[in-house]
Amino acid sequence: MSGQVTVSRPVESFEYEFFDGDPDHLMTVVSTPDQLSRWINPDFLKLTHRIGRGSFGDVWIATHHVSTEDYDEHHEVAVKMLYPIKDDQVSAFLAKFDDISSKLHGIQGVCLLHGISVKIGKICIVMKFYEGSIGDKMAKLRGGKLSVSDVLRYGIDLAQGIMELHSRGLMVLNLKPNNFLLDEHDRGILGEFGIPSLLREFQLPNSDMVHRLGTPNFMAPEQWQPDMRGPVSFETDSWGFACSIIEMLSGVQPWPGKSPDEIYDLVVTKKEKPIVPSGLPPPLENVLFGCFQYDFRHRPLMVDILRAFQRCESATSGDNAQPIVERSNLGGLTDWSILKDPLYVGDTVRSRKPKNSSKPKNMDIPEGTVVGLEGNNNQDAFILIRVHGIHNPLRIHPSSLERVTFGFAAGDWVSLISDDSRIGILHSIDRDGTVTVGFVGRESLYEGKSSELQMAEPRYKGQFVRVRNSITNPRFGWPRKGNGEWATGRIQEVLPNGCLEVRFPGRLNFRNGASNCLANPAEVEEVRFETCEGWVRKYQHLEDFHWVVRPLVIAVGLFAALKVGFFVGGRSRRRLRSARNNPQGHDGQNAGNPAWLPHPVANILFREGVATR
Ligand SMILES: Nc1ncnc2c1ncn2[C@@H]1O[C@H](COP(=O)(O)OP(=O)(O)OP(=O)(O)O)[C@@H](O)[C@H]1O
Repeated sequence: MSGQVTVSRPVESFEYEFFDGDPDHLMTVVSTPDQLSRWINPDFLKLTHRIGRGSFGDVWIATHHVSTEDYDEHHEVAVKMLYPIKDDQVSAFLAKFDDISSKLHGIQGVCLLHGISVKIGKICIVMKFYEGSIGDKMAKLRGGKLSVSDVLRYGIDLAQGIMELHSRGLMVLNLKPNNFLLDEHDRGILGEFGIPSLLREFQLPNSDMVHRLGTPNFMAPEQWQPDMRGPVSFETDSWGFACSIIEMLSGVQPWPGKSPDEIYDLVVTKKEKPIVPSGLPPPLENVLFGCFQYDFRHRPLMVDILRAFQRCESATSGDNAQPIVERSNLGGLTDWSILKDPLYVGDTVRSRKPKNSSKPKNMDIPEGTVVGLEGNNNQDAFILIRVHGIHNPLRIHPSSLERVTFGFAAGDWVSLISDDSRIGILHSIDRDGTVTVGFVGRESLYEGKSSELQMAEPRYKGQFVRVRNSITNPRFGWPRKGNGEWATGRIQEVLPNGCLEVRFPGRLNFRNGASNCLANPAEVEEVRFETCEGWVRKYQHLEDFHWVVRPLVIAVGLFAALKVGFFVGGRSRRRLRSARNNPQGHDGQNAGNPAWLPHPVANILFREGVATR
């Protein structure tokens, strides 16, 4: 294509504008662009017209003039022109991009990057110009949706591209049909390589712009506030991928017509999930449901998604075609977290801690060694465990076991030895002791060694907690009681970074009706009925169980007082009468000993398990 610009697809279908900006102008801050391996001189890049506008910038068609001693060529390219970042941060951005683009080198399923440039003060990512996107293709179809076989075929291409990115430590965080490009062989190519996280640490000059880590309709719960509800992980892309598949199958984006705030409320606060269309092949349906688990640790990885797509494709194509069954029975949904850490002979294992329990007691197997595997390390496999004191190995399903390495198992509560105010949850431990940990305040998983960690006090759903007295300014705020003491709340959810979602059932109204708040696990302590000192404290803790306790106690107290009043009044009148009749006589009876707790309160306690009958 020498010296010629060829437009390989009709551009009439796109909204476009001609580039009439400032003559190409290199920002002064880019002092040494030649140090960048992918720098493109802006003089050799001519923007022609805009074909797309998204959350992170515009996409332009452009020509790239490549000139050497031997040849002089003009290539048609696509340019992603990012929304401006602060001038003094451009150099840092370019360096970061250079690092990422070197990681992308040689990846097949991801769009080919030519380089980077800066025009009219905006960063331009220059890439191969493809045939268009899956989003464009859908827009031209009746109903805006693709056939299941096309979705499976493209899904396989894209999952492979995403896996390649993941294998190099990169997350996409912006998966959607508009970012799925099509090449000349109608293969799905990933048109995004992590721009949201690339931009994340740079400030936007316009404070009105919201720095989101993705596109709202496709964002996983942890993606909205990754330092509070995160971190983001490879499984964050599983959510976005499943949202894209749903749009490709149904022609409708998840959460249609909702504003970002409404989507946040649905996905993050109310924990709702996008609707999976019915009538899909069971492996596809199963894996899509798995992608919408609130806690990303229970979602499938891209490799699991790829396998499910491949199974469906081979079942629905060619001579072996099988009918797509009606809604499958998904009673036994796959626990994807088990597949992520297969066990091997020689591993030390113990019974898996019950979810949300602090107590490892009642363990069937406190410690054993894997001596054999039956099956192929999949969901149907069984593991043979040698346990000290038992002659024959035990045959156990891997879902009830967890691997213990250097004393740690995934899911343990840990803190850093160097800083025990950082309490988090262990996500993984390799056999060589390499660990990943989720900590509040970090947007990605902490990576380190098990020797840096120590066990921390676990927190679990249902536990009552209160901010420690030594903390004056809790990270996420916390309500106080009328007497100025910290209120006590109940843990409703433990997020993957250990952040606690706490409810205050003892308070009728907190912050205009919202009775939830987040808490840093390092800032709270447990409150238990047995350890509350004195009856006053014990009673105060009872009030934490339900806001109705206090009014009930008051009502029953008043009722009892009235009854006692009537009783005493009646007796006094009788005594007066009898005194009048018998001025020498005495009444030696007591007024009785009413139970100190009213019935409704006692019932609440029995229900909550605080008291026993
Ligand atoms: N490399 C490319 N080759 C051809 N067309 C492209 C290329 N990259 C993007 N496009 C076109 O631009 C459209 C919009 O892309 P863009 O990435 O700006 O939109 P978006 O995905 O909605 O936004 P964002 O990625 O910023 O959230 C795509 O649907 C596609 O038509």
